[in-house]
Amino acid sequence: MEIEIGFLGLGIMGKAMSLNLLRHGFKVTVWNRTLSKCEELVEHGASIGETPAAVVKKCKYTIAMLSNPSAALSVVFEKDGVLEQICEGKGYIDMSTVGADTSSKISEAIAEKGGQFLEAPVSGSKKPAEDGQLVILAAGEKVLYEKAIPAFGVMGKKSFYLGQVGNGAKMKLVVNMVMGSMMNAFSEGLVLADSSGLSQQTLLDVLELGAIANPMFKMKGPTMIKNSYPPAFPLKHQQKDMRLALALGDENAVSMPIAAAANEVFKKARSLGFGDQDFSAVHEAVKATNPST
Ligand SMILES: NC(=O)C1=CN([C@@H]2O[C@H](COP(=O)(O)OP(=O)(O)OC[C@H]3O[C@@H](n4cnc5c(N)ncnc54)[C@H](OP(=O)(O)O)[C@@H]3O)[C@@H](O)[C@H]2O)C=CC1
Ligand SMILES: O=CC(=O)O
Repeated sequence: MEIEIGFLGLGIMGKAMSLNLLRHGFKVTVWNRTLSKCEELVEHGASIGETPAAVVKKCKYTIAMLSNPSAALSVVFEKDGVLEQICEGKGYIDMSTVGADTSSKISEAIAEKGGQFLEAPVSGSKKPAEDGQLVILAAGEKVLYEKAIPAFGVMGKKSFYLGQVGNGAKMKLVVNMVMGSMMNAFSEGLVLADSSGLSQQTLLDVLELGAIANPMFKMKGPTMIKNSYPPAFPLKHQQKDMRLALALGDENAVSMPIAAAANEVFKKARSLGFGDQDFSAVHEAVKATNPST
């Protein structure tokens, strides 16, 4: 993408992704609902757009990275939204994690205005976003995908083109359903080790050397055993992904008792006030059901 890129949503992920674009020489115009969050990006060379519509008016391509389906829809459909300025020759790339239905609604509305749409949710958290190491799961207009490759190359280590709109959203939800279930099993393992008189650190060392070693256990384990959950992937977003993945299972008559149980524990963690902490704070809900730990 040789032309100015718009970026809507400067949360944990959007900030890191837009900073990467700026660092690699892209011209970027940013917008965030809480406009003050744009200031740090301006220090790194970004311009500010006052509304999503103003960003789309200025930029040929606009990327969004928003919290959930209702945020993704409101930025497109509400007053001063993307739809007011999208038109032939412009592209909109939504990288938020949403369901296929949300993506399709946005895609259809943008196509009606003559614009192009790509969904491109990502796998990878705060650190991969900062390091330009995301895995990008794109689907929609192939022509727009090809135009986006230079920007995707800066934000990610690998991009997949998955075909029609909805396939990117579904792939992301399947991945995060597995991740949320794994996190619950991991937390139960830590609690079981502790309750049965084993060292949790030794459990981490054993897991790291065996067939189920993985970056998530390695990164989150040491902080979990210290009851510390600095937010990289907020728990409220992981629970949203479990909810959306379970809805996808519902649509396809796929029974997912493990994911359903994991979702209940994430809900419990939210009710205990851990929604804005990292999703590894589900450990607090697991511990709460095992009060001797
Ligand atoms: N964090 C992670 O590890 C990963 C997250 N994701 C997904 O990426 C997306 C963003 O995640 P993350 O950056 O962590 O989330 P954050 O909660 O840090 O940021 C959310 C962003 O959405 C904006 N927003 C929320 N509601 C609205 C609304 N109604 N209208 C307009 N803007 C709104 C927020 O604006 P404001 O600043 O004003 O609140 C903020 O810019 C989510 O879909 C998440 O599931 C995907 C992979 C990894
Ligand atoms: O969606 C979260 C992630 O780590 O990927």
